[in-house]
Amino acid sequence: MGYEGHHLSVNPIIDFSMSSLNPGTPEWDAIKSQVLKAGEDYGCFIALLDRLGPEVRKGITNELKHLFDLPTETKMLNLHRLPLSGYVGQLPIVPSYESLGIGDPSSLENIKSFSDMLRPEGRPSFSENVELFTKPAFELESLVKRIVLESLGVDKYLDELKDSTSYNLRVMRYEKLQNVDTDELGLVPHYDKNFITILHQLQSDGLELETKDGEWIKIKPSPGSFIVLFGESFHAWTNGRLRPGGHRVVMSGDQPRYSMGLFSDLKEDFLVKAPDELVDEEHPLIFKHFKFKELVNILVKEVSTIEVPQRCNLCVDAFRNV
Ligand SMILES: O=C(O)CCC(=O)C(=O)O
Ligand SMILES: [Fe+2]
Repeated sequence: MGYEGHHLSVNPIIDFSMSSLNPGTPEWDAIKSQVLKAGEDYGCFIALLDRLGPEVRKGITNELKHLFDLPTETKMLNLHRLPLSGYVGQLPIVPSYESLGIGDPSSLENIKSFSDMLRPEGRPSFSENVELFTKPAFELESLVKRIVLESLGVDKYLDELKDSTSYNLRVMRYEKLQNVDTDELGLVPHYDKNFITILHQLQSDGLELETKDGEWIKIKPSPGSFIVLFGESFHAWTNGRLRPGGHRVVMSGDQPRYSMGLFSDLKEDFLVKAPDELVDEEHPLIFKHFKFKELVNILVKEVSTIEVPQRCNLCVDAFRNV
């Protein structure tokens, strides 16, 4: 099976590497309009940040190899209060995909206790390496959220959103099931259900972003690039101003693929609802309010009943204000 992906010249790449990115400066304003445009057109973009050198990426990859090589029964100890947020594996809809989740990774203690639970003998290099990703990812997530809210003129909700966020760090491994020469769908086309995901692909490529016209753009891994995806909850909260970023993973070659992502999800009691400022005659309310968990439950139903790899639906459609 072939999966056509193109390298378009209009790739949404935004340079965040300049040292003086301060609100009110011309650089800040330029980034603001690029982020909003990418959000409206793609629901995602690639952020260039000179933060992860080749040695760091090698170190992180080794840690992920060690982790995923643990027996499945051990990995299954990784539980989370929400479904699909702890260990995920052996799902017929994504048979080559496996992932683990670390709740609230802003605390180094949480990363350590995740690691110690799976490896009671201890593995200090795990949290040291993982933090090299989470630090810049947290900074970027907070910057992007601020930029989006400022651009839409609703930055007064920034603190409320910050307080309502629950972070989950996910690490992923994909192992091809078929032969070396065939491209294989590692993760079916989908939208993330949350607000913002900050992804990083380690050695192998495979991530593809969907354009408005339904074309796929292949994203090459690079030391300094983080992929920023807007999820269905953010799409609804912005009353449709931001698209949800469609994406998938296509694997080629015979090596396992490793990636990781910081997912900014929503706390249990938070009602996702567009602020009044974003609703008017020209922009009627698209979605009724819902809780993040309700979207996750719709997804769970879908992934546990579908027996073959196929596209996931836009779960937030269930809350359309018709
Ligand atoms: O592995 C990747 O690059 C993408 C992962 C992803 O899309 C997800 O976990 O939702
Ligand atoms: Fe995703």
